[in-house]
Amino acid sequence: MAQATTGQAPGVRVDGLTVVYKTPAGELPAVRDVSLTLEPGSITGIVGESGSGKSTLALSLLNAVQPPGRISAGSVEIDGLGDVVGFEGERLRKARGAHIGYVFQAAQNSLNPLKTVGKQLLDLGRSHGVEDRRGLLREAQELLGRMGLDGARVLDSYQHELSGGMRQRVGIMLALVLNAQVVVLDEPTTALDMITQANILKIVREVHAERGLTTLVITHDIGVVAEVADRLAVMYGGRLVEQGPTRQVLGDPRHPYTKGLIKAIPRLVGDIDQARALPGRPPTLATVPKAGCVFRERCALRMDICDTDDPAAVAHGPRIVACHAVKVKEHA
Ligand SMILES: Nc1ncnc2c1ncn2[C@@H]1O[C@H](COP(=O)(O)OP(=O)(O)OP(=O)(O)O)[C@@H](O)[C@H]1O
Repeated sequence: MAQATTGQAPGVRVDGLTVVYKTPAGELPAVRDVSLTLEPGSITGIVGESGSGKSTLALSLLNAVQPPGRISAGSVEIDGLGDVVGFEGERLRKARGAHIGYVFQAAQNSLNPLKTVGKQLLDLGRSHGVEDRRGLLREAQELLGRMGLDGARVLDSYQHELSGGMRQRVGIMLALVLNAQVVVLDEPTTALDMITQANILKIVREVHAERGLTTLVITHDIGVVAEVADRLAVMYGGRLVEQGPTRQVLGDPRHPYTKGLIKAIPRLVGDIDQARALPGRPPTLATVPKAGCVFRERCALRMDICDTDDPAAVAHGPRIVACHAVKVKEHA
């Protein structure tokens, strides 16, 4: 597992974060009262089914939630920068890129099809007031080379001339080239074949360690976080239901949702016949319960209190679990 090589990386503290989207039924929370610490120099993974609020949480780290969404409560403190929730205009634009790099979903085309990668790099540099264009190109080439690509060729290429895995590496380069020390990767390997996926994860680990970054990886694929993350946070219906060191969470899951997610993966249990899909479907903004536990509809351990009271996130050593049933068991 990756370890930071420098003590320089900033930590990030998300506290009581709530993000709402305006819908015909009013403003509904996609992320509700989420608290999460990204330790300096660590890789944290956030895992959860589609619609659980992962991307919304990731965008909040850059204060980049777009209307009809907005951050309605909470803070995102980044060491050396402050609470980015209060940032706007030029200050916010500068923070993005220079402090926090964001790598878009591998499935998404975040590159401009009409400009070469090099031209886009120079645009990025210009928008951040970088005067040393040669230095910027050199740094980009070095990063691309580091990731096994011919830097000069890639900078001369258009998006359509690059494979999915190459584009994803270009995305990582663009997120890091301005020396961002906090990096958010949203589904970095979705839509890539298995070999390319493994390659990208190796690169993420190596670049993270070499540059002493603080990294957040968002994914619906537990296999991805098992590969790279030091800490793991499990998200469901806009809530973080379990957090802890990756090995502990995967080896001894406490929350019934985490247990269900792990059982549903053939790769991790080894025998494909033993994989059991979690019954039911995750909630949408409109169907997520307004009171009580968000997971109760699919939970085998459901009790009366789950219908009325939202379980608090309780720390059990390095683990944090939000479940009434786990609380009962711990205190039995
Ligand atoms: N612009 C928007 N307007 C209204 N609702 C939205 C908007 N963007 C996201 N949502 C809703 O917010 C919830 C969380 O979405 P989000 O994309 O953060 O989840 P996710 O876990 O990242 O899902 P995925 O893995 O599919 O990207 C979902 O119910 C989604 O439908």
